[in-house]
Amino acid sequence: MSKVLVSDSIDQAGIDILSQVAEVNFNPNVSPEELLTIIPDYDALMIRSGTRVTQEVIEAGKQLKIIGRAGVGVDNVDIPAATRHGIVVVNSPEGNTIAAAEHALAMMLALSRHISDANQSVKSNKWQRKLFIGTEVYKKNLGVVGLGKIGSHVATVARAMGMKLLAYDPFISVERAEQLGCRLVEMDLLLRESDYITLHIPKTPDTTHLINDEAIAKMKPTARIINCSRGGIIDEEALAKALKEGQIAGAALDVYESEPLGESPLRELGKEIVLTPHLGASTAEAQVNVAVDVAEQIRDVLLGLPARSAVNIPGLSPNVIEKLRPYMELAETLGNLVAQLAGGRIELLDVRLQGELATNESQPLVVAALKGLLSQALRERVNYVNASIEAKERGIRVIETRDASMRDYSGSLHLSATGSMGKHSVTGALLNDGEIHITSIDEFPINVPPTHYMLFTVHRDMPGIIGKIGSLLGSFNVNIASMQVGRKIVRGDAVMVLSLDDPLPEGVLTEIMKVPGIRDAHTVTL
Ligand SMILES: NC(=O)c1ccc[n+]([C@@H]2O[C@H](COP(=O)([O-])OP(=O)(O)OC[C@H]3O[C@@H](n4cnc5c(N)ncnc54)[C@H](O)[C@@H]3O)[C@@H](O)[C@H]2O)c1
Ligand SMILES: O=C(O)[C@H](O)COP(=O)(O)O
Repeated sequence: MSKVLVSDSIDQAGIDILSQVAEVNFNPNVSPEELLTIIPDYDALMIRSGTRVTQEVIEAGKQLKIIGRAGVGVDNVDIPAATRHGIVVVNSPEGNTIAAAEHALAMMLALSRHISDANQSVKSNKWQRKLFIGTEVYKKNLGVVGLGKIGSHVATVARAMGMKLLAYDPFISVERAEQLGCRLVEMDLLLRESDYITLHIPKTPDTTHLINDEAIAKMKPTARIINCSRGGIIDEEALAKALKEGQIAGAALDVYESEPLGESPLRELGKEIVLTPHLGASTAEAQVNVAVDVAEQIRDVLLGLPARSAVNIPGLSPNVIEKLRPYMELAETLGNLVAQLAGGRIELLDVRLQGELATNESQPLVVAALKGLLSQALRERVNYVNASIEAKERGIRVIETRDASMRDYSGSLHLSATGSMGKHSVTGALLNDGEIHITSIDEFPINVPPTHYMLFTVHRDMPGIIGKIGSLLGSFNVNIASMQVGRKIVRGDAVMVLSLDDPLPEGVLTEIMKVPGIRDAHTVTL
């Protein structure tokens, strides 16, 4: 039975799902040192933002197949290391969207009306009404930085509260911003015109310290900033100084450069700052959502099924998976076949997606073809996660072309591999019953389903040659299950494809090559 380690606090609903297929160990207090010693025993690791999954952890996790992040941000996971080791990383991109958006809105209102300090004051037996005069958000400019899932919900609610919206997001269209009632502007303008600024972006090299001394200098003295996205997007030292000196009016932070927040000048500030301990996703509803979403994906991957929100396998959204699932096996089989026909070291793989496969959504088929191609060398070490990286590291160039006009079958895949021993190509399609068929070899038309043991020859199309091969195999006690010949012209060159019930004994291929008229022969095991 598989073993799953849950190293952060996760809702029971997730644990229940995992327990259906695995032994689950719930250890939310595991130290980094202990994690390193116990991880070799586990097939899956389920985390939130509290566990740092470093390269060291990944290297120690010899059995790890999947890391599931019950939440959005995966910046606590070394994704490149996981990818190199073929470990799929999944998250829950939408499970806590509403929770995080509502927290940002709550922080904006709490900051405007000094809720936190006023509460403290009443609880310490005071009644200080004048001290806590607030400001309204109605008709104020809200600058939303990052108009993704959370930013969009914040914008929708803020608009309903009568705020005027500006947004900065270089990756969304003017139309999308307009739909949300936002004026899409440059960051500089957003900084200068906003009364409130709310950050909803990932932490990347581009966004680290996006809010620094220089950015703060552009803000209104009455401006307030809210960060419920990621620590490190605001330079905390610059912010603390700006608040202390009254350069801006306030800040509300849920996330920090280093968590838990240690010694910090932010703690010394008064009612101009509101601090929460990374609570954006901490609602009962969001915790059930993310736990169930991620546990289901871990369960599926442990059962050999694809995950719907893998962050290190490109393009595998749930509907794409459903559509491509039968073609993934086709691509993998053809990759494996062409690698065996080409033999030797492969330098170039040309993948042509034809007919209805000629769309951008079919990109995972290229990865599947590479997985098949590399399975000859790497066996089970290669998977959908690391196939592209492994190919790159081996210097295999991949060319991807699309040809929607090719309509022999509704969708077909043509692979051609060039390597140290020449060039070979195969085409395959799914026939109506969903069965994989090889539809050409080295551009010769054929129509055969792949089988475990196969023999491919190229020969002169002349009388007697097929019989000779049949007798030769018979003399070695190899039973032929089916045979097909493909040719372009009569008495030109032809390919012969034989499905065999038995593997070819050693030395038979050399004998086949001696048959007059045979130009080339390959055995293939699929
Ligand atoms: N505080 C919490 O507990 C909590 C909870 C959930 C999510 N988050 C964080 O909130 C952030 C937003 O999450 P989301 O689900 O909305 O993500 P999302 O991917 O839906 O949206 C992010 C948006 O940021 C934009 N963006 C990327 N780089 C940008 C840049 N340099 N400048 C401006 N915009 C840029 C993208 O185009 C995208 O529209 C993430 O950092 C996530 O980790 C925090
Ligand atoms: O990225 C996220 O989903 C949030 O930061 C939530 O983090 P948490 O799961 O540790 O609360």
